[in-house]
Parts: sequence; C-alpha cells; structure tokens
Amino acid sequence: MAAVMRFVNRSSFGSRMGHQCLSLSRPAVVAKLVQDGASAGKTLPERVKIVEVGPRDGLQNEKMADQVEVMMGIHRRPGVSYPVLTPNLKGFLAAVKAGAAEVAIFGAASELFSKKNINCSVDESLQRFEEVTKAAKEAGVPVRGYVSCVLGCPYEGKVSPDKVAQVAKRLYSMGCYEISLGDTIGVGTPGGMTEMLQAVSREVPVNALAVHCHDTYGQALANILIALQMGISVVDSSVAGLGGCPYAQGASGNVATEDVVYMLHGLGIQTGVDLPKLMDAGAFICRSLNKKTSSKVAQATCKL
Ligand SMILES: CC(C)(COP(=O)([O-])OP(=O)([O-])OC[C@H]1O[C@@H](n2cnc3c(N)ncnc32)[C@H](O)[C@@H]1OP(=O)([O-])[O-])[C@@H](O)C(=O)NCCC(=O)NCCSC(=O)C[C@@](C)(O)CC(=O)[O-]
Repeated sequence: MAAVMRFVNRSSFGSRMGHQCLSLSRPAVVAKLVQDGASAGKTLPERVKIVEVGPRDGLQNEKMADQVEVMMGIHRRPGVSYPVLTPNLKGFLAAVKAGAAEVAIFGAASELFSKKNINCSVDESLQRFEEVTKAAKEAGVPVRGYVSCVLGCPYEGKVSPDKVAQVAKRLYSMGCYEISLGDTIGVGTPGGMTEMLQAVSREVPVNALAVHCHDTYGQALANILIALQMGISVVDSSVAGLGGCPYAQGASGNVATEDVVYMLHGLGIQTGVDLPKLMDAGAFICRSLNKKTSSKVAQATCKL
C-alpha cells in the first residue's frame, strides 16, 4: 500500500460550490462498450495494488499541522511509500527537503476545476508540472500524475473523454510513471467509465493507468470493476471512505478501502491487504476523528 500527503498552499483554497446532479446519459454505443468490457472480464488481473489515500484525501479537511511537520513526524516503515502532492516546483522542493521520496502532481480535465483547485488553467498547470517532473528526474524522485474530474466537474458538468485523454497523455509524456484518473465528485457510471477509459487507453498504456473513484452516487465499486475488466490493476481508495473534495460541497469521500478489498478478494484477486487489520485501522481513525465510517463492509460487521 502507498499512503499520501500533500505539499500545497492550504490558505489559497478556493470558494466551494455545490455540485449538480449531472445528467450523463450515454448513447447506445456505450452499452456495447460496457458489454465488451464485461466479456473482457475473463482477464481480470490476478493482483491489484491499492494506493491508500486516507492520509491525504481522508484528512485534508481536518485541522492538521504544517505539512513539513507532518511529513517529518511520520514514523516511516520500510516497504511503505509516502508520496506527497506537489502542485508546483515550490511544493516539490519543500517536499523533497522534508524527505519525500515520491511525489504526485495533480491536474484536471476541466478548466474551471483547475482554476478553483490550483489557481491556473489546465495549460498553465501542465507547464508547472513540466518544471516539477524535470526537477524530479534530476533528483531521481518518481512522480505519479492525477487527472481530476474525469467523469464530471462540479462547475462545468460533463467532461469530454478526449480532454481527459489529452491531459493524461501530457502527464505521461512528461515522465509520470502512472496516471490516476479521478472521478473527483463521484458522478460517474460504468457507461461513462467505459467510454473515458477507451479514450485514455488509446493515448496511455493501460498498465500505466490507475483509477481514483469517489462514491457520491454509489457507483464507485461498479466503476472500479469496469476498470479492472479493461486491464487496470491499480486502485486508489481511502480507509473508512474518509475524505471528500474541498471544491465540491456534498461530494462524499473516496471509495472505502475496506469495500474495495472485500470486492477484490471476492473476485479471487490478491491485494496483500489483511482485511480484518484494515478494518481495525478504519475503526481507529473513525474513533480518533469522531466520525462514522462510510465503509459498507465495516458497517455490516459492526466495526464502526
Ligand atoms: C497551487 C497553489 C499553491 C497555487 O496558489 P497561488 O496562490 O496561485 O500561488 P502563487 O504562485 O500565486 O503564490 C501565492 C503564495 O503562495 C505561495 N505558494 C505557492 N506555491 C506554494 C506551495 N506549493 N506551498 C506553499 N506555498 C506556496 C507563494 O510562495 C506565495 O506566497 P507569498 O509570496 O504570497 O508569501 C494553490 O492553489 C494550492 O495550494 N492548491 C492546492 C489545493 C489542494 O490541495 N487541493 C486538493 C488536492 S486533492 C485533488 O486535487 C484531487 C485528487 C488528487 O485527490 C484526485 C481527485 O479526487 O480527483
């Protein structure tokens, strides 16, 4: 598992807007694409890597110490990666100074979301990311790339799969070893996921793709299953389903790691994750934050 932190300017969080219930109805061709995906299900991966985003997405709305203090305070365990989010060169340099051995840059497929999230256009963000990837290459630091709003934007509504594919391609070309595709406000459905992944996988090899689903509309596991059927074997999730999107009021958290692991194990897919221990970790963080878990698995087994 990998855990993540971020090196950003917290004081510049933009104003928050409610997201609309997007009408993402798809033409009949999408049903065919989903069917094709389902028949490709015979080739589900044997093993899936879970990228645990609880320490970042889960805790980003909580009152936290300064990012450098947090990073320096983590007791690191061998074999665990602690990548941090870095929106620009300043963030990258600070992260490396605090001991980050891996970073992630985060772009968007929506202009308005990019502006609200990192205060620049998509093109400007890609120029900033070029600076980060260049510096990271020189320092030997691996970089993961995010594309947000791949299935809908709280400000623009529908997002074109081609736009997602173009941003993903740019991030991959500049040296990101993996591109994580974020359904930031959880509006996606298996139809939209299929269509978007078809477009992205024409530009980026599927073994360099990951998915990052939010469960706002209860579609996250279905969307992840589609991704697995289409050859993706890296999934982001957050223990206890903690988190949300600071730029989309009402958007619920990331899909719960417990629920993803339960589904994967049920499919006979290895994760290397011990589910009971994971549920203990979920119960611990929920107690610490005085929050209820949104993991269905934890609710069903009363590990609240
Ligand atoms: C990107 C910026 C920094 C631009 O913020 P800005 O205000 O446009 O930056 P600026 O270049 O104009 O500089 C303004 C001040 O910020 C400072 N500054 C500049 N950069 C940094 C930095 N890295 N760290 C600390 N300070 C910084 C800079 O030095 C300057 O300080 P001053 O001279 O006024 O004292 C800001 O908009 C920001 O911090 N955004 C991050 C927002 C964020 O954390 N969003 C949530 C991340 S999660 C996500 O995006 C989705 C994801 C990844 O989970 C996947 C999904 O679900 O889709």
